[in-house]
Amino acid sequence: MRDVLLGTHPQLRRPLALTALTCVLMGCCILAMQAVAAAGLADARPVHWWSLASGCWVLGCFVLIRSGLTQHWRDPAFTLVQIGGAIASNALAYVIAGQGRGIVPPMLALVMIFCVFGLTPRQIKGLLAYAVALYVLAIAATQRQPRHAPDTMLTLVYLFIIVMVLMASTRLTLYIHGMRQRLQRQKGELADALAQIRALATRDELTGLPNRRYAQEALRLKLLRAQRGGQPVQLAVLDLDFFKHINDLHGHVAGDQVLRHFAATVQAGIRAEDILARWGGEEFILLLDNTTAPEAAALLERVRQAVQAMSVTLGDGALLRTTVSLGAAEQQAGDTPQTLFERADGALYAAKTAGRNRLAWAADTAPQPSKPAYGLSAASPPVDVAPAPIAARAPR
Ligand SMILES: Nc1nc2c(ncn2[C@@H]2O[C@H](COP(=O)(O)OP(=O)(O)OP(=O)(O)O)[C@@H](O)[C@H]2O)c(=O)[nH]1
Repeated sequence: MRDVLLGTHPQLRRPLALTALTCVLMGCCILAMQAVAAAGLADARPVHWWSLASGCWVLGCFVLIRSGLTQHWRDPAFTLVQIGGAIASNALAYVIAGQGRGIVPPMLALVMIFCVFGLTPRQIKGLLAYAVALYVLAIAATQRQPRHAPDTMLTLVYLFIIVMVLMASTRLTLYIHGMRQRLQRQKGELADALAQIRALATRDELTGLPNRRYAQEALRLKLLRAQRGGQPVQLAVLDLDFFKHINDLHGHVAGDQVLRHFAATVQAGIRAEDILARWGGEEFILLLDNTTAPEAAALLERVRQAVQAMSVTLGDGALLRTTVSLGAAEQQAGDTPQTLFERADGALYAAKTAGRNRLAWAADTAPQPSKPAYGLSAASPPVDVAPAPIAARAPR
């Protein structure tokens, strides 16, 4: 029943719930007015017409929203119009309620509760002025009635109560509106803080790359996916050569600059779905899925060459060059993140001991004929132990 009334469109749920509640409250007001007429306190004929018009108004609003026609309006519940109509209906009830007028102020209080939902402070204040004007007109109309005209004292009491109801409900509505705004702002700030914490927990501050924690989780998930039928994962460990010398010769700031430059260079040479992460210090990992070992070998070789070609201009104008050694392994059946990493790390050790600035594959996964322990890539340069990174003056 609830689903039939409120519909299934999430955007309409709130306006429909609000209008359904207005229908219930208007139903209560209609019953109260009918009771007043039945007790002979008011003329029955205008009360019946008023009941019919008020009932049609709220049901019409409900049907309009439920039909989805208002779905793309700025306020699908057209709250201002609904409340404006309810206030007009209430002021009319005051005119026709005869001796039963005393029920009108509580009915008005019920209507005003809805100002809380979705109205801006300006709209709320405008509604207050509109309501006061309507009640002044209603009170003036009652004075002209031949029957049921209240005496002046009673009229003043009604006016006082109505103004009090309007003022109190406006004050309360503005207060709740302010509270909702504050809550909304705090919710936004909390979401921002959470996003920042999440970024801090998974990003390396220096290079902006995913950090080790993120990489470990990504590796675990990618291995799981591959075990469920995907292509095996290729994992490479990248380690800058003689990085300690850069720090020793040029200082940590220069070292940091090289790390950032290196990260950007490698990132620029890989696909968006590949994951380059900082594992720690000057060591990085590169996770490639949906890639065969020969494809990975070609990509890693391009990365090696890009790093070799890269130069970093230091603050004093000096040009700094460096190289990288890479160890790679392809996922094997039964591999865990630990075993796959160990094999890639073993291959990296082989690349380092073979002279650095080269790519080596773990022997069991080497994409081309490999050596017994670790297969050095055919594309690797001749063994040539590079000394400290070359630092040269930038040409002026
Ligand atoms: N500037 C800077 N240096 C770092 C950072 N993290 C680690 N290091 C330095 O990286 C250096 C790593 O040195 P080693 O492990 O000896 O490696 P290496 O000098 O690159 O030698 P090989 O790997 O054998 O070629 C150390 O001097 C660390 O202090 C960092 O965030 N910034």
